[in-house]
Amino acid sequence: MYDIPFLDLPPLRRAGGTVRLPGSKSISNRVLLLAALSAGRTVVRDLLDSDDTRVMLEALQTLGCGLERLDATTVAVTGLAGRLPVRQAALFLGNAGTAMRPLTAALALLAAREGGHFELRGVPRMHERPIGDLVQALRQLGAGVDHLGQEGYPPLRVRGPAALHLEAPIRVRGDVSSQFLTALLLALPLVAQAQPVTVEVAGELISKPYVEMTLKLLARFGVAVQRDGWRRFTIPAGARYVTPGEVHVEGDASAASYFIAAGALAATAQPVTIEGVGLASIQGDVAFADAARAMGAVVEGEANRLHVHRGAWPLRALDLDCNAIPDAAMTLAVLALYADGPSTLRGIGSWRVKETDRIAAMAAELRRLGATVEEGPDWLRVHPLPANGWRAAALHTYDDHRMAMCGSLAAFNPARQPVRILDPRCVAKTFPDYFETLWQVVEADPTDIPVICIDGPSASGKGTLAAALARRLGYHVLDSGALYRLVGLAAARAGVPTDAAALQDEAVQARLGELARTLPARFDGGRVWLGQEDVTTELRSEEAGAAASRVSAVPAVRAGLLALQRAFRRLPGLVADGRDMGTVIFPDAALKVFLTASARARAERRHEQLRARNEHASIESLLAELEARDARDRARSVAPLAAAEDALLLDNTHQTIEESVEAVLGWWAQRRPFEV
Ligand SMILES: O=C(O)C1=C[C@@H](OP(=O)(O)O)[C@@H](O)[C@H](O)C1
Ligand SMILES: C=C(OP(=O)(O)O)C(=O)O
Repeated sequence: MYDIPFLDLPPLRRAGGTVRLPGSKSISNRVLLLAALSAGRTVVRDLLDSDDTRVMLEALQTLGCGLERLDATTVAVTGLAGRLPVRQAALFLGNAGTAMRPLTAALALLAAREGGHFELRGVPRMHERPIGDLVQALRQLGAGVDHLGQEGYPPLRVRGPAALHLEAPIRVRGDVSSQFLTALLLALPLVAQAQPVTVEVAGELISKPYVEMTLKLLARFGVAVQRDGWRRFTIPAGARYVTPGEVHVEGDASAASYFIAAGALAATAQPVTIEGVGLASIQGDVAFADAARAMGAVVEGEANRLHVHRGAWPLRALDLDCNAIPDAAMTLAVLALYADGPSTLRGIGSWRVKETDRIAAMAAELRRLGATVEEGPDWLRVHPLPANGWRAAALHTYDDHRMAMCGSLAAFNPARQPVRILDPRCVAKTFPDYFETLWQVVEADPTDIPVICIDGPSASGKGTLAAALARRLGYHVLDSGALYRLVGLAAARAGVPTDAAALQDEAVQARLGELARTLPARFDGGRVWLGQEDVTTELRSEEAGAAASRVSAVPAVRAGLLALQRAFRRLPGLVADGRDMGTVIFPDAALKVFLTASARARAERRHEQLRARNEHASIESLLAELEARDARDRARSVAPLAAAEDALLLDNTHQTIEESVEAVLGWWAQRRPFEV
């Protein structure tokens, strides 16, 4: 997950390959609640691990449910069997509609029967998302529900005991959110014992497939709801939740829309294959595939998998009622930028009360990209962007995961403009690793992938600066010094001598070159691997440093490492530290920094580092060594240490690391095309 202020996407050229989707948010939270209300143990597999499911799990735990995490995506839930072991709790439900609405209904009915006092809150935006229609319905039943803030919105208090009136049909409005009806359908089986309970929907029900999903999952837990179209739903008398024992959560169909879109935009050689969701899905958002087909994409489906190719190009404009696919419809708004005429999305009034006002937000951000957009109370019309109309935009995301994921699709623009996604962490609501997953199936031209080079002498703090910059920008990091150390180590392992005399021998040079070319180097979460061996600690030794310095003077070694180093230039970008990053390895880098500090300052830092490791050397001897090393590095015939002509000089003798990072980020900002 990218927990950084912004993430820049280089222009993307191609899509292809296979993605496996995280579990469906809507299924995950329904199944967790159903398992919690049932008796016995339910093992939930392929559960989504995200902010929305985390708040649900925390709430269930607070309520006394037994939860056992078997692995990252498997949780065993021991249900409450319709009881309330905890009678008082304050629950924080983030911005998860699928937690706030169903838990309100379930707790209101349980508290009415058993007594209790519960408060349900969320993030500020959750307190602007309507829940009044559900509260009205629960009050009709006789349940105690109070608004703690603004009437009609969370936070709420539910309290009991209270006498429930279950005889008359309960009316609930269905035209603001289908989650109110879903919440009642999930909660009412708890109290439909002596008599059936009927819910009647007032107003046109929106987002119908989500109610269909609710009914299917209720059936999996033993409750067969009788229905009369979309108007009347009856929970039979004596309803009782029975766990199926084990449930597999499908991949998220709304999340699939971004990858279907990527395929529609740029899968020309091989398809984008999406695993985990397909024709057998119970999620309405798989119908996004039909909308993508209507725009020209080639989508082939199997039960649990989709394959997507680019078909018609440009895409065909669309005029569609999106009421049944409210979440995936946002993806169509971005695809419309690539169409052959204006596209109109209708029936999307519910967008206004979701994570943000999505009609206003989408219109504003597509305009930022250069597009002409018209909007109405429940519709949006997007005009396509000509190739020369695209602007490099920093897209605001409004703490809305879908704004961020949709925004990423603008990176396929034919103008080859990069796209900045502000606050990319918001994807954590439903898809924490969205961007990492995107990199698996998209490609940029290597020259479009930005590189920042940090070159400089020993102990200037290059590694620390490079790592800090990479963290801030979400970029990869290339510690080229470690590669030379690894070659030294690989030589020692292979019995190839690296003393001064041996290095004169052409056969030794050739063997070292070969070792470098085929070096099995791997960097992973701060650890360095040589093949199967974690050599992180060994690499830091003075001995490894000395060997690195010797082998790095061998031209065949430098040539051997060239391709390996360039292969680090991967999406979304790279910070490379070394001595010849800007001069030899990445001459086209977008920013080159030559980092120096006085020899004395560097000797003092090295002294400090050694002391921290309980190793000792005098400052004077370290100073002499550093000066000798500098002279050797500057004088060597291959890739001598020198600042690239277009490098910016940064002397950090009197700077803290934070000051150096800010200085480089300042330069970087000046070189980026985004309008701020
Ligand atoms: O029941 C559900 O799981 C959902 C229903 C839909 O909401 P509305 O019914 O408010 O449109 C959808 O947008 C939301 O992401 C999930
Ligand atoms: C509307 C959404 O979420 P919620 O479940 O919070 O309503 C969404 O995921 O797009």
